[in-house]
Amino acid sequence: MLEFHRVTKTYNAMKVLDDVSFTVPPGTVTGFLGPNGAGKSTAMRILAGLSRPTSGSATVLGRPYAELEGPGSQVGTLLDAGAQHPGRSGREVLTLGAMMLGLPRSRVDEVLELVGLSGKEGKRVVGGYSLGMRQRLGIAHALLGRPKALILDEPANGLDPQGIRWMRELLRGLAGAGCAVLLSSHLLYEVEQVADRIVMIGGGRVLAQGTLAEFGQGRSLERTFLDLTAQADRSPA
Ligand SMILES: Nc1ncnc2c1ncn2[C@@H]1O[C@H](COP(=O)(O)OP(=O)(O)OP(=O)(O)O)[C@@H](O)[C@H]1O
Repeated sequence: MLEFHRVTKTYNAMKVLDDVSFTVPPGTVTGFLGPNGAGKSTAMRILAGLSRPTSGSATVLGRPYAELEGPGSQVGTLLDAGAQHPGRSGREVLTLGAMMLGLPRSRVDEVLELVGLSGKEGKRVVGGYSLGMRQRLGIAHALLGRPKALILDEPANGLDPQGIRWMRELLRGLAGAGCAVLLSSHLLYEVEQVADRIVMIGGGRVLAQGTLAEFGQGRSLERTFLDLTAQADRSPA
């Protein structure tokens, strides 16, 4: 379970998140939607222990990230696919990650296989990777420790149609095995295919949340998204 309880985050007197509460139950994919600048990445960084809330709490499996024992085997994160060292090969990046988590090298081979980067692709330096390959490597890194929760910030960016389908099946499989998956994306059609639940934020506030069926009430997610964000733009802050 991933949980936000009344999280507010202020930067330079600006409320980037304003009293945000929601949960990501185990066994679900929760689509995290919102326009540019809505506060999605800020919320995910707080959950992953990279930033502190000004007030409220964000917890992973019942605890703040900083208090998790062996966080790498509890929660996997993909927050910035461009963050990997460009001079290392994909295999080296994952081998270092596996060493940090105390995992055998065989796990590196497994995740390389899982994300379709085994063989010569894994031996190439990351600086030469396409965006889609960097996303696959980031997902492999997030999965190394077989985490029970995943925080993925726009993992489908740069993936081709086969890659998007692959990721959809991967995330459904992980949720089916009990993982709590939080997935931010601007690809609304894709979110509609993969998510069980939706949380939508705008201007740092939760605009709506619920199951996919409750959320759209028979309308497309895109239509609901456009209506809710337009309403939020019109409401006074
Ligand atoms: N470290 C920071 N210092 C100051 N302001 C910040 C910082 N990080 C984010 N912000 C501001 O917080 C707001 C929300 O940004 P955030 O990146 O969380 O939005 P987002 O929903 O992820 O957007 P996008 O869809 O464009 O990725 C923006 O106005 C951004 O400028």
